[in-house]
Amino acid sequence: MNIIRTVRSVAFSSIPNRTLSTTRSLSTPSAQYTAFEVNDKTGIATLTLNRPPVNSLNLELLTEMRNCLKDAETNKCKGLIITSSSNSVFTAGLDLLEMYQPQDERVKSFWTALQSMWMELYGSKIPTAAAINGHAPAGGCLIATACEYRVMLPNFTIGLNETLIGIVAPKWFVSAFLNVVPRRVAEQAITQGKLFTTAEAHNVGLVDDVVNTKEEAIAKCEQFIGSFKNVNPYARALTKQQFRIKELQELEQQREKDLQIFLGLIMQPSVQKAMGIYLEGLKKKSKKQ
Ligand SMILES: CCCCC/C=C\C/C=C\C/C=C/C(=O)SCCNC(=O)CCNC(=O)[C@H](O)C(C)(C)COP(=O)(O)OP(=O)(O)OC[C@H]1O[C@@H](n2cnc3c(N)ncnc32)[C@H](O)[C@@H]1OP(=O)(O)O
Repeated sequence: MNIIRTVRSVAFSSIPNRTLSTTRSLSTPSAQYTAFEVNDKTGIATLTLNRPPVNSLNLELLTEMRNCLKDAETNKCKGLIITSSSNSVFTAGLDLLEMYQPQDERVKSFWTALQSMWMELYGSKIPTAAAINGHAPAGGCLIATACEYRVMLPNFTIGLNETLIGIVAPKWFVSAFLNVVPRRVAEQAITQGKLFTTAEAHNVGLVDDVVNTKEEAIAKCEQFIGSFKNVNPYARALTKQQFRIKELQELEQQREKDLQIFLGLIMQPSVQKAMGIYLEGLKKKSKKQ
């Protein structure tokens, strides 16, 4: 892959207890919806989702996320932090327009890219952390739970709300959720399509910490990644793999079947109708604001 390296100075003087540092921006020429930077001092990479207005995950954004993750691993970064350029939305989850009245080849590529992105993030060798600085419904929650650590800003929402749209959270969405939330809480919440407030999410373990600003959230993620500084990275990666291999193998072996189930479900006229009504509701709400 053709990686452009630019060196960009970032003054951290406004942030207390931090020495001046630099970040390298590594970005592919085609990067449109993401910013990817590596802090030269800490070796930690930050992937910022930047697809206004709500960072909905379309094929291109998913592909860029995969490229960033690959860059972070190839460049032997100490860890990866995922955050958003928006002040109110981490990501609104999957781009509903990819699934509503879709084109056959595009929707297949879209779902396949989502599967790959999730497997690569969930199984990443390097420590991963989500600085959730906005709402994180459905696919947003999927990204957060694929990471090893989550910190969230107050008064936002997170959860798997698929049933409210008339769709179903696939098993692999649920499996990562179950890593952090007790089974009983998860079953009730996911069947109800419940979105947890930040405080509720913290209470059930869906997020590890709550802080007031994005800067504090990034610092918490850095602290989490830094906690592995005396741990052998190879031993760490293999240990992480032991915890996550079952879900990864399950999806890898069932990829084609998972795709066919997804297509079968979203192409049902009743599901298309429900999605259309949901989208219409979002648009009406957006116009009122
Ligand atoms: C066993 C069998 C298993 C088979 C599995 C099969 C199928 C499962 C398939 C998929 C799983 C699905 C996962 C998903 O992620 S679906 C997406 C779920 N996301 C949501 O429900 C969030 C919807 N959005 C919101 O609630 C709000 O937008 C927000 C995130 C809270 C932000 O609110 P805000 O007020 O800031 O923004 P607006 O609501 O005004 O939105 C602005 C603008 O964006 C459009 N938009 C919002 N979300 C999406 C989205 N997810 N996709 C596409 N577009 C979105 C919204 O319509 C507005 O558009 P406009 O043109 O009016 O400006």
